[in-house]
Amino acid sequence: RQSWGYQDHNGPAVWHERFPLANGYRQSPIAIKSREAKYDPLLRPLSFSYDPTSPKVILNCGYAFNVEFDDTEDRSVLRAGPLKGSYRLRQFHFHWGPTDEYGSEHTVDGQEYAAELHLVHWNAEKYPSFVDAAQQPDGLAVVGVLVKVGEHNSPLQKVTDVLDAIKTKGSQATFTNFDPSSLFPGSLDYWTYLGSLTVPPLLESVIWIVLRQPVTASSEQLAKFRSILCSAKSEPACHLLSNYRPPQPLRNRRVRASFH
Ligand SMILES: COc1cccc(N2C=Cc3cc(S(N)(=O)=O)sc3S2(=O)=O)c1
Ligand SMILES: [Zn+2]
Repeated sequence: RQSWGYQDHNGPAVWHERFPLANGYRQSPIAIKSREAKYDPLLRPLSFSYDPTSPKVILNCGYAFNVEFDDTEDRSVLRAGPLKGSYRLRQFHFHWGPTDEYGSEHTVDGQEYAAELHLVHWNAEKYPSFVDAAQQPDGLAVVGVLVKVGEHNSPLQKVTDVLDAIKTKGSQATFTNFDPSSLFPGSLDYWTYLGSLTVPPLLESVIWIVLRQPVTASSEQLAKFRSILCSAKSEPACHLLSNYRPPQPLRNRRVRASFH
């Protein structure tokens, strides 16, 4: 069976054919309109504690590359912000486009960014497994960091340097001794809203936390993302030039801001 992807025949415009949640009421990403976000004084600052030895592998899953963490205990967790309890870091990955002009999933006041980092956490306090949490309205918390083209990003180089080792879909390499908070911007101001996975099965189980301040990456680093293949070793090569889902209808949702 042809699985989903980001090309015309299997991309976001046709995901609804096999994943009906695509037309759901709390889909992600969204176009954030900063003037319509309401400051909420009850929102607390984000509190994260990431163990740099908890990342284990980096793998090419054909639609992105994921740095996967040991989430069998509370080693890397996110707390506070809009969250109740602590959420365990499971993986991080990026979305990007065919040029430096666009490729982020969330947009801000109509501005598209070159890429977007997602750190996926799950509510291990409340749910027995990730897959269970992924089925619950408060099961997942994803921190989104917007990436604009500009200065070289030296923590990111640790990730881009290993992409040649995971060129083809299904390949993986050891990846550890890395603190993902090194990829955060200086300010942890954020917008938050209730949404979904932005990839099939598009489950509506994500509390989204999108940081207001983008980080930069150089054009060469962004080009490195586009060098990985969505094809397996045995298949004709196809470069993963784009893997972002465009913004989805806000419907009956409010975006809250942690800042004035
Ligand atoms: C059963 O839930 C499933 C099933 C299959 C895959 C995944 N995942 C892989 C990708 C992925 C992408 C996410 S994004 N772009 O919304 O941040 S979240 C996420 S995942 O949950 O780690 C989860
Ligand atoms: Zn993502």
